[in-house]
Amino acid sequence: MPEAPILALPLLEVEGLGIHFGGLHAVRDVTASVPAGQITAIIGPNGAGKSTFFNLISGFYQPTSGRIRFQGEDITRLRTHQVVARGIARTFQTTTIYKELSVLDNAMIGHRVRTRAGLLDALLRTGRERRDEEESRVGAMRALDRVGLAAQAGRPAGALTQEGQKRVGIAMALSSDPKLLLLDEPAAGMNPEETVSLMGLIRELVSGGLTVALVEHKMSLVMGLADGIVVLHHGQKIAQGTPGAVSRDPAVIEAYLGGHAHGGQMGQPGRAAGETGGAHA
Ligand SMILES: Nc1ncnc2c1ncn2[C@@H]1O[C@H](COP(=O)(O)OP(=O)(O)OP(=O)(O)O)[C@@H](O)[C@H]1O
Repeated sequence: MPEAPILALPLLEVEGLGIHFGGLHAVRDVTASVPAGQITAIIGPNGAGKSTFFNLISGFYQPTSGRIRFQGEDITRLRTHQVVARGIARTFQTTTIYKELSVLDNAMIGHRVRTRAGLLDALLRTGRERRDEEESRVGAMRALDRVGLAAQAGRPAGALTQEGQKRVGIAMALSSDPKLLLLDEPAAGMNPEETVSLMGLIRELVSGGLTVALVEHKMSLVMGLADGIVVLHHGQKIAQGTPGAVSRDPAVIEAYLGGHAHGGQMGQPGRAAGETGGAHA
């Protein structure tokens, strides 16, 4: 049966995007899009270029070729804080929360990236700095509310469960009120129950109007959550489509089975999707 076409307009578009480190093309000539109001998963075997792709979109790396457009605007050469100000925020693969600080302080740090006061303002406690601090507090509380942590705002972040700490990381990104949230391996280190709960949170955020792109190895999460999937392999895009279409794509199956025939976290996309047809035989 043909797959339903993806009709949503692209929020983010990349065209011919690439970066090389010396002779290694970590991302090569990738043209792909992230539709507004949807969940797009970026998958691929280890070293496929997924994190590098996120680093390019979020301005951590400058591409050596290609273009990035966000809401129709060319953001290819913008620096990280300018990208955040346009409405793209990200979380990181490894937890980067400050465990000894309160949950609220962590979320406020996320917000400060967007506020205007510089270091000098902060040191001199100027009026602008005080206004910014208040603004950060309000933005941070709103973000904590969105991830269900408002009641825990005063607790040290390190006292929260693993999943709670993941939510703090997401609140840090949300506090800048992004339109596009990039989640780098959100389910890493989480048990199946926590993973299901996190999937519920991501769905809620998207029903509230957010667009999400995520890099994830756990196929149960990807197949159960994503509206669309982009598959990278050796830095190149080898497929983009619905979970069903991608899991049946011979190039995708080959990419996974080629280097991962003996299992591992990624496994076989089709099987993880619960498909029973003989497409992978
Ligand atoms: N700053 C860098 N300098 C040199 N090489 C890099 C740099 N960043 C990434 N690479 C290389 O680019 C390739 C892609 O790495 P990347 O981390 O993007 O892959 P990935 O798909 O996210 O992998 P994983 O699933 O293992 O996290 C790898 O070969 C990696 O070693």
